[in-house]
Amino acid sequence: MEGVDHLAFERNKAQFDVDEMKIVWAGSREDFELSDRISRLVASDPVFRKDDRAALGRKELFKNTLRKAAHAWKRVIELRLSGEFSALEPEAYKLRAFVDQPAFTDLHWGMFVPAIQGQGTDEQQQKWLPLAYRMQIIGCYAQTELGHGSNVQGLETTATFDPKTDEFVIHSPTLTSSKWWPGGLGKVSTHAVVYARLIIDGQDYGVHGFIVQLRSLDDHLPLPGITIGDIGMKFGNAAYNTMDNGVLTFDHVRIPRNQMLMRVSQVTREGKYVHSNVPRQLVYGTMVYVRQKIVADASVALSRAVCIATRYSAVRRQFGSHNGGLETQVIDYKTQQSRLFPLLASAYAFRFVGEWLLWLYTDVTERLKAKDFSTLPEAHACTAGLKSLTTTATADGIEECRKLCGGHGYLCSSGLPELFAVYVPACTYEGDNIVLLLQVARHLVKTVSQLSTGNKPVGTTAYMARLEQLLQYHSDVKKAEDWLKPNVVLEAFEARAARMCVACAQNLSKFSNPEEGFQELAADLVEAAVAHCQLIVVSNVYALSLLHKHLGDFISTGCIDPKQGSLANEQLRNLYSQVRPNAVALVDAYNYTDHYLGSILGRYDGNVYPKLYEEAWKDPLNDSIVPDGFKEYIQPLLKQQLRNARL
Ligand SMILES: CC(C)(COP(=O)(O)OP(=O)(O)OC[C@H]1O[C@@H](n2cnc3c(N)ncnc32)[C@H](O)[C@@H]1OP(=O)(O)O)[C@@H](O)C(=O)NCCC(=O)NCCSC(=O)/C=C/CCCCCCCCCCCCC(=O)O
Ligand SMILES: Cc1cc2nc3c(=O)[nH]c(=O)nc-3n(C[C@H](O)[C@H](O)[C@H](O)COP(=O)(O)OP(=O)(O)OC[C@H]3O[C@@H](n4cnc5c(N)ncnc54)[C@H](O)[C@@H]3O)c2cc1C
Repeated sequence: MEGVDHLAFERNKAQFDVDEMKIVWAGSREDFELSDRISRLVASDPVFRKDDRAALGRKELFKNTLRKAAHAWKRVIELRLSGEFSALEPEAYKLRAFVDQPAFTDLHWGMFVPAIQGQGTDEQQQKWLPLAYRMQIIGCYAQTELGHGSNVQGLETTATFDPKTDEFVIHSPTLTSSKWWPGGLGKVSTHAVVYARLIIDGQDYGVHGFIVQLRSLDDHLPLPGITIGDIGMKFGNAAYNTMDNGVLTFDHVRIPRNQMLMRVSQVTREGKYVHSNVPRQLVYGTMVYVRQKIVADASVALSRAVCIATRYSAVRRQFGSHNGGLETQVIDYKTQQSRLFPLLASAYAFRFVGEWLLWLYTDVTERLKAKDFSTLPEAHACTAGLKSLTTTATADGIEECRKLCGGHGYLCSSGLPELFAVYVPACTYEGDNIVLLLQVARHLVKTVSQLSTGNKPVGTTAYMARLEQLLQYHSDVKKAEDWLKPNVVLEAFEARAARMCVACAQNLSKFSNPEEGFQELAADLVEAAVAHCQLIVVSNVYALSLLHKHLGDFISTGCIDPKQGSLANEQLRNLYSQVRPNAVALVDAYNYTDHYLGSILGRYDGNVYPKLYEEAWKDPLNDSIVPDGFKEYIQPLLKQQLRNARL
């Protein structure tokens, strides 16, 4: 019934202050109030309706996205939201709060602006950022090509310096050098940061970033030498098809020398290449920035799915009725809890590790300003590893939440299919997850190899300093509740990660060619990298569910024995019982509006069945009782079969 809270009985079970937890989840009271204000404004603004997307064709869907993005920008200005977030918070993520679907603004604010901020000189920032901030130009991040994405050093686009005209000539020498995938490129962006091989006097200096105008600011037509378009439909119906991922080729396009991003390296008027004594990897800085944002994003995406699945699991009843009484809520089944509650814990764990990663990123950014590069390897390993870990867990978690909702989870009106289709490319973009884990493995193996040189490991690898102790470690857990002690859990995870890493390093040492060994042992190295990244994220409930899931590692590395493993599982069940009365309150703390969730199963009021039934009739297929095509194709067949039967 309208207006009745069918989940009130669940909310009354909460054993904590939900309003306080809302502040914890948002990060601060100010952030809570601002996000609460925006989400309610968006929910009440008809321009931001989301329930029609499934029925729109690609062109209508895209046009609607442009309309939303423009309206969102106008609202950000009208509400004077600019600058209200922390200084580090570019406009992107305010707009994301309004538009809530992939759009060109993600790349303008999320990559084009950060690339200029991170790799542009002060003069270049003074020239280009005001244009970008006022959206007088719209930018994208054009790095990936048809032939290369993971291997950035394999990019083929060239930027050849012409000393006669003081210009770079940007060119696509091969089909595989076509820029391919950049979001916002296909139909909207006027400019791009283009990554190309810097060529001076025949010498190749590797990949650098260049600001290139793509389209006229008058008629939006591609400039001479530019061929540009959309790469076509992607996975899912609406999903990421609201984004114009594009293809771009250059036919000897000239740009002024001062449009090479020159904070890291410079080219003088005479054509001399100057590489200031900074790591060349700073050219990758934008990717590091977005990877840390993606970890925060993972907690948002996973919490949306968990919110839907938790509320629906409390509403859904199946079996268990005695003497005509109510059937059992599926959230009371231990199997449902063992699948759902670790995801609920993961959403919180990723939220908090995302805050820590933002601190790490901010710290390394400040250090770079002081030419202190000491924590750059740690920042790279942590952003790469946590981006990989959290996006894989979130993509798998959204799919698990769909399954936790049974058949109704497969309906678009559940919100889960769309959420999955929009989210899954996160395992690929900003770095394929396996490629990134191999980067972490390189960092770990290097750390182990340097232990003998007296190089004290710091940061997230500091536990490696206690290697001897960890290699002798065996858990002294005697009873289930011992697993509730944080240090007991932490030591088990440290020992597992250390032993898996040392085992890889020892096996690598058997190869005369280290690179050959690395390739041969890549699968083991990835597992060691995952163990290290999980150690970073570990928190009680999240940790024990991980320990149970990866019990084989813990037993095979000798950290714990089967009995201790079963005690951990027993403690896990006890924790599920403690979470159970608080489950609905824990997802209420995300403070998502029904509009933002876009899910009938996840409605705040739990009024699922009447709304599911009501929604079904809105489908265009129900516009007519007899569907188009029936009389044309099926009825003649039926009649013929009936005639045959009478003969
Ligand atoms: C790293 C590679 C794989 C290899 O690079 P290479 O140059 O070949 O180097 P190596 O030989 O491997 O290593 C040499 C040394 O360099 C070190 N290194 C490598 N990378 C880095 C780095 N980034 N920083 C520092 N150091 C680095 C390495 O460790 C070695 O050191 P050593 O010699 O051993 O000491 C590289 O090729 C690579 O990175 N490949 C991946 C390519 C990639 O990631 N492409 C991405 C393209 S852009 C893209 O995909 C965009 C997608 C759109 C995403 C849209 C997102 C929207 C926003 C989402 C979030 C919004 C949420 C908002 C939430 C909120 O409200 O806040
Ligand atoms: C939705 C979406 C949006 C995107 N937006 C942008 C954008 O805005 N700008 C941009 O520049 N790019 C963008 N990209 C491109 C994206 O960055 C690349 O697709 C990504 O970096 C993966 O590279 P790839 O496609 O070359 O994969 P590949 O590297 O070809 O991966 C294919 C397989 O090879 C494996 N593999 C590759 N190398 C190794 C190795 N050394 N060892 C072991 N296995 C390996 C991978 O694990 C994977 O299984 C986007 C992509 C998507 C899907």
